[in-house]
Amino acid sequence: MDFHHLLRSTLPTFVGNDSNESNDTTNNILETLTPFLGTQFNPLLRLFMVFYNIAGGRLSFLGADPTLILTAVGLLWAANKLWDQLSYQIFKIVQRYLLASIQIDSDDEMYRHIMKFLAARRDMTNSRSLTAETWFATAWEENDEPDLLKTTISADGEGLYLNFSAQEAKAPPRFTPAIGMHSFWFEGRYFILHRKKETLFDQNAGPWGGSQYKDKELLVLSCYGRSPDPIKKLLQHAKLMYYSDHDAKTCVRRPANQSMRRYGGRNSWQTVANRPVRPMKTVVLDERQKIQVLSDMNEYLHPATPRWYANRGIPLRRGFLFHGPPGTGKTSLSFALAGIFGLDIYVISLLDPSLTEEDLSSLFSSLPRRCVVLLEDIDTAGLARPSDDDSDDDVKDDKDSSDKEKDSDDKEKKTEINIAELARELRRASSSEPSEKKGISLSGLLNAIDGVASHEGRVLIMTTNKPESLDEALIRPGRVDLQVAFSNATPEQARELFVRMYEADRNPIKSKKKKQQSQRHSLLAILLTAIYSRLLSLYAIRKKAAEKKINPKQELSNHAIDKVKTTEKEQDGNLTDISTATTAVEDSSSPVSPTTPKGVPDNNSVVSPPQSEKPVEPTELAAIAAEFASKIPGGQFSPAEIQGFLLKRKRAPRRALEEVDAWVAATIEQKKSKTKVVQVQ
Ligand SMILES: Nc1ncnc2c1ncn2[C@@H]1O[C@H](COP(=O)(O)OP(=O)(O)OP(=O)(O)O)[C@@H](O)[C@H]1O
Repeated sequence: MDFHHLLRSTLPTFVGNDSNESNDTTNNILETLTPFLGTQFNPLLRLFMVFYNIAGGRLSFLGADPTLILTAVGLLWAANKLWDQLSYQIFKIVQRYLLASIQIDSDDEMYRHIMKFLAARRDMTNSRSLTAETWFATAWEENDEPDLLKTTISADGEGLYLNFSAQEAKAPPRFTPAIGMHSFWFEGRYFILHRKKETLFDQNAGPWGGSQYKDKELLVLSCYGRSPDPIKKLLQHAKLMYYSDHDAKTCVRRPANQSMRRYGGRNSWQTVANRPVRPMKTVVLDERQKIQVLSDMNEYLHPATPRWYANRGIPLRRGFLFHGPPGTGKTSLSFALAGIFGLDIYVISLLDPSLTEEDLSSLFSSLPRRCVVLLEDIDTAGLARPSDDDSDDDVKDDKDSSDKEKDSDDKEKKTEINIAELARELRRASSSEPSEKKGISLSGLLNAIDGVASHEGRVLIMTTNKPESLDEALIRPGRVDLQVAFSNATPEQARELFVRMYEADRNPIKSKKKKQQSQRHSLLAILLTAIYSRLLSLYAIRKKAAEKKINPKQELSNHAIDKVKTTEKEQDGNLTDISTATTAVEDSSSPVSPTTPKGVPDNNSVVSPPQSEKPVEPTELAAIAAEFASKIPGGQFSPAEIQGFLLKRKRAPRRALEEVDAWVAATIEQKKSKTKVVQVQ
């Protein structure tokens, strides 16, 4: 269509300035253009006409032809559109022939690695097009929280309590590149990042299996050249960076939600926590048992083991059964083992109502090469074999009834059969209800853990409080290779728990870098504090001297004597001042001195629990622990119970010793009477 011709035929020429004529032509233009553009453009067209009339009047006054100008504007607009199209096509050609790219799906773990990498890059976070994400720190993330001191509040004028009310507000968001094109340099190379969103039509994504549209994000990373190696290197770097603070962490995963599980692979699992590694020494257990489990697992995880198993045709699987009363350390040992071997832990609850047998199989088959799978409280999962049991019962009952038939008359026979049938029905009714709720049968579980399609290389740990109630098939050799018995604490274990509770905290999860940083900070703090207190004291002395008009040098020596006296008092434990507090932070081996993150009020400035005691020296601690252990009757209390008692006196080892007799007596009494209400806590 000839745009210029169209404009000429529809727009008024501004030869004469007749407003009526102009209005008529405006309506004509609208009538002409509306069929082309649609009625929704009417308001825009009207606005355009107003401007056209004003500008046209002026331009014609200046001697310019407005239709020509409009034609030029139209051409510019068309050229711009054309350039957009052209540049996109050029980019596609460049991308095809000159760029190497790698695509990353938002469902993949790699996506999180690269996002963390990008969020940490200054050139990316300074970009003008960003996406802000709320970022939640987990309880385990070492957070300096420098503003915490400012948020403490005074309670009844008695002291300071920590206050976290503004914590959420202060948590900074995370900034990542927004949807669109971005570019950045990494190790001297230019990378192009295209973050895009796609909407997919998923036939089974709806809550009840119905179809649904689903948004999915894609990252396309490109670099110039025909080899994708630089991108692979970048991805490897991002992965290393992601896991760099995981060194001392155990990653806990559990099955993802049902809709994600359908995609299989790594999507089947979701990370729920990254917990600090539990040191093996914090699990109080018979030393021989510990070493047995450790060496067994070490042997199994050895790189030469798969070949050894394969040569002998043995499936590469290892199963452990941890059994014992509640709170005796079964879960704790599982975590410590995962931590020691640097493995992720995959926790499955068989009581999850959404978990089907197919899910379980696919979960097991999408496990990584080496990992720990934890099936907790396997006895409560109700893994009965309903059909087998029923048929067995049926046979037995039928046999009983047929025996009876022989010995009784017809009437009695009928009564016996009815009673047997009734009993059977009742039993079936009571046993079928819970099993209907659970989706996993024993055979389903056995199939998943060692069926033909089952994954090899994992370590399976099952825990139970009632090993006798487990089906023999579940714990037969090959499925359970090592059983570890846990029991209530012996006096020696109680002693270990006591020492662990009150010994100095060495904060093992603190990285070397952070340690050095905190050392630098405390040195600086000591220096600044010393200068500040020196200035303060000089100022005070001068002020005093000015008041009393005495020799400042004499006052200085008096002050020094005072300071020595004060220090002596502090050593008696009666006083604490800021300089001693700083030294205590530096000396991490000082007894019972919990390390305080930078900026967090230490225990001297916030309200301490009642009867907080002065620190115990290691020798005294050993003596108190031995006495404490002698008061704990062996095999009667679980480590969890003892830990609970000690936790309530976490800064008072001497008080724990004083009160242990009363607690033991009250708890034994409570257990005897089977009441849930505790008298002494
Ligand atoms: N042997 C132990 N050594 C150190 N701590 C223990 C031990 N047993 C229990 N605890 C402590 O008691 C708490 C509960 O322990 P854990 O969950 O490991 O017990 P469990 O045997 O798995 O219990 P359940 O059978 O109820 O699941 C934890 O806080 C743990 O630190």
